[in-house]
Amino acid sequence: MLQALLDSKDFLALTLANPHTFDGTFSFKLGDHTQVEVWDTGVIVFEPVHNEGKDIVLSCGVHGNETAPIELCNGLITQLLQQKIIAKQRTLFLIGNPLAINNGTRIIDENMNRLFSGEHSNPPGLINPERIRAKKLEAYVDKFYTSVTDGRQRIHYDLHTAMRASKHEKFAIYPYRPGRAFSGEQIMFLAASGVDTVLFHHEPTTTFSYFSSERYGADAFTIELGKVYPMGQNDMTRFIATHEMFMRLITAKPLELTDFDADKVNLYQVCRVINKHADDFEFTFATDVENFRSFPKGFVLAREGGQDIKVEQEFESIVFPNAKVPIGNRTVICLIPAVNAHVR
Ligand SMILES: O=C(O)CCC(=O)N[C@@H](CCC(=O)O)C(=O)O
Ligand SMILES: [Zn+2]
Repeated sequence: MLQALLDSKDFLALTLANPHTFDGTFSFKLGDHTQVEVWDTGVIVFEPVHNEGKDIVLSCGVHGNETAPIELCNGLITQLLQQKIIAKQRTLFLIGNPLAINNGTRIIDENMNRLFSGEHSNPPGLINPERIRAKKLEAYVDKFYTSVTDGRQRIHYDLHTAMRASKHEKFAIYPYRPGRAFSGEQIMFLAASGVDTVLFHHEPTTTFSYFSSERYGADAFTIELGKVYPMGQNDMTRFIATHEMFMRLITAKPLELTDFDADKVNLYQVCRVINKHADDFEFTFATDVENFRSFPKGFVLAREGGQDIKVEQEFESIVFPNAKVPIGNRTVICLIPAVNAHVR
């Protein structure tokens, strides 16, 4: 019955019509080339009969109001279902938070992108829609990566859009990966996809991309594809390069990447993350200040509990400032240029 609904080839519509879960799983074949498995609402796997050795996860809608990546992924899913393109790599699509997408909001109860690496069960017994879903998403990623032999390349692009405009419209967060060099090839893939700016994170986090990177050794990134707009109001022409490169990746077409060149991208190092400790936390700058705005040493960025929080480095650029987060959460990421990043 659910499978019949997919006759329209619109997996997002099927997902949003069943936002909690599907009653069972189903699978079917596309021609003689691809097995399709639907593991849950928003969870679809394309399993080529012959694949080229990459296991690719594309996730979107972990934040329900970040719609451009959802439209982008659904477009790719539809093209695959219509056999307009044929997967040559194993590919798992995850539509993260269908309840929040239906609600048109970032979250229902809690920020899902702070609930990975087991944080969904901390403290035990605290249950909400995001905790339930984050735990399931972890299990689907685990099943996808571990159901095949080792030695394959694991990739996870967790796609988002940002609340504010950014000096660099599209950028990626490279999760902390001690002991593993950053991949120049991945950075050039991102650049070819229109994502010309990368932030190297400096510590473990509880984000989805860190989970796949740390637990499965995946080349994983949180990717910000621009500013957030309501469903249907995205200018999809801004994603032509991203769509093209994701399509080439999935279909194993030549990526035609140039060698890593630090001059072709903007590389930043996270120097610190400022967390919220009190309800009176406030930024000194206007709400429309864009991501990557740089402030000089000594500038008072924020105030909290009667204390000034000042810029410590010569200059620091700010990303994702948000004073309205729960106590204990990140209010802003501060960046300096990355000069000595170990890229290979
Ligand atoms: O625009 C904003 O303030 C937030 C956009 C967003 O959702 N960003 C991700 C980044 C995750 C990471 O640091 O890897 C998030 O906050 O979850
Ligand atoms: Zn997001």
